[in-house]
Amino acid sequence: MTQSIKLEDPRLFRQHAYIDGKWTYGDGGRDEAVTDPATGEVLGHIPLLEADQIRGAVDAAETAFVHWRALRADERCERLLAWYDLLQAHREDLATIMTLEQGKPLPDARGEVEYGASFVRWFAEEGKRTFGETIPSHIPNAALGTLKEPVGIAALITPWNFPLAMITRKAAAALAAGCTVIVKPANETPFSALALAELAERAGIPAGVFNVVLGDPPEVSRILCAEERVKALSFTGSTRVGRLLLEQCAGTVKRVSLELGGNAPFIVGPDMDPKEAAFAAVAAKFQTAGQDCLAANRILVHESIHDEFVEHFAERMAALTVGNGLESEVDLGPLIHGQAVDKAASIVDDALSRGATLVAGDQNQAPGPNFFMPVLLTGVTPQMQVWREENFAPVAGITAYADDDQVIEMANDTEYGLAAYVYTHDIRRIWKLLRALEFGMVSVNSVKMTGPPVPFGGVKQSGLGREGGITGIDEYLETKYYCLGALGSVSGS
Ligand SMILES: NC(=O)c1ccc[n+]([C@@H]2O[C@H](COP(=O)([O-])OP(=O)(O)OC[C@H]3O[C@@H](n4cnc5c(N)ncnc54)[C@H](O)[C@@H]3O)[C@@H](O)[C@H]2O)c1
Ligand SMILES: N[C@@H](CC=O)C(=O)O
Repeated sequence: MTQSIKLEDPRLFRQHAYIDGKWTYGDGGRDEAVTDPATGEVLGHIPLLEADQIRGAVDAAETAFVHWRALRADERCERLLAWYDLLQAHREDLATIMTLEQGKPLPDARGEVEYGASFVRWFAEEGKRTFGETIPSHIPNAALGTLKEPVGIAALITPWNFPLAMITRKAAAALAAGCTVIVKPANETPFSALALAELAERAGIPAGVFNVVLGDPPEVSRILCAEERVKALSFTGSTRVGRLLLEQCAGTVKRVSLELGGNAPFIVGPDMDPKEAAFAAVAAKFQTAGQDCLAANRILVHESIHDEFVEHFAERMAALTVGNGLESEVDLGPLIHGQAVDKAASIVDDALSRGATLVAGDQNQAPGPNFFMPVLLTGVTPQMQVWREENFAPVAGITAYADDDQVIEMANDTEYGLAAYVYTHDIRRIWKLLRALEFGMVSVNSVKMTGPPVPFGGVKQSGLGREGGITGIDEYLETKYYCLGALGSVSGS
């Protein structure tokens, strides 16, 4: 049965791809159902495009690039600000679409719309500051400098856990730089991307500048990666798929930006109030039901406060409500699909078989097949999957440590390097950990760390490049050096 979706503006719910300013069916007649993970009901269908249609999107982006790059930066800024205003005006509908397709609680979905829109405003302004340099010349009678130019068409491939913000953080930067984009959202959450396209059109972003393609993910990605005319690939998703796409881009030597998985340590120092730290750890672990690249995956607590910390953590965790994200008072929605539930269960089983203790988490209480009740494990060790893998589920694992050197070694014992949390008020310990932790982002005494002004990204196998901040736009810019020679006598050359 198809669930009826009630929106203030029903035109925001689109079930077609968006290419060259047109809503498009699949030429081969293939389509795919999109379901609400909370209820299993079908929300709608998306077309699976054929290879020629994906290439058609590249044609459209190529043609549109000529005019879009030629606009002045302030003209592109105005269109992006109009898009921002529309995202704000339709916040409630966008949040409803997101909760239906992704499952996150409505207040979190509203927060993501706000968060996603904030990147559009940020990059609208940053586009006006893509300054080149003047270079003191070593060549007689010459003037040297650099210009910043858009790289060209950018393919943006995004995940289902943040269906809107992961697109705007890329697209706004690319569009502000003067690039045109082809977005391939996750098939689980296409409707947020299509609503973004509808609003981009209303904002006066010309046909071909912002395209959304849908299809079989490996097929679509392979075409976009192999296309010589696509100059940049920006991918957010798992490290496994990121590696694959990096290889696929080698043939055309593309600019590649990767925002991949995380396995964040959450370190609690001996000086911390165990209750305060435990409450913060619960907030850092269970956002988006644990399906967050920043989720506190490995909670490392000084042995002197470990037991008290565990008690407070369990108490706070027990107060979390699991249910349909459309209902009020829900803290955790469903996982995205049945495989995610199976993976969570197998990670818990693996930990228990290797000696972890189950403190809380009874799956008999789950309100539906895609739901997973929060789990607390203690005695977690580096041999367990819950330590080694990004569990992407509401499964919290706690480990005790003895001193700073040991916790640094434990925290860095992962192929991932996205984000780390440190909770302590000891300034020497803070500085030592900050310098020693092999992560792209370290947040001290704060669960919240993201937002438009910050350079978001990881080291090691968590990615390449940074999004947001004053450098995020550089992922979509080339530096062109110029030498103006034979100028006659140039003062200062
Ligand atoms: N670092 C960050 O900023 C960040 C942000 C959000 C999510 N993530 C990561 O994303 C992952 C969860 O998202 P996911 O499950 O959607 O990731 P995923 O890698 O499975 O999918 C991401 C995108 O790639 C596509 N895809 C899937 N398989 C593919 C294949 N074989 N070939 C080509 N494309 C393919 C998907 O359709 C989707 O659009 C987690 O690892 C999470 O940490 C990272
Ligand atoms: N919370 C992250 C998304 C990771 O999954 C962000 O802010 O980008």
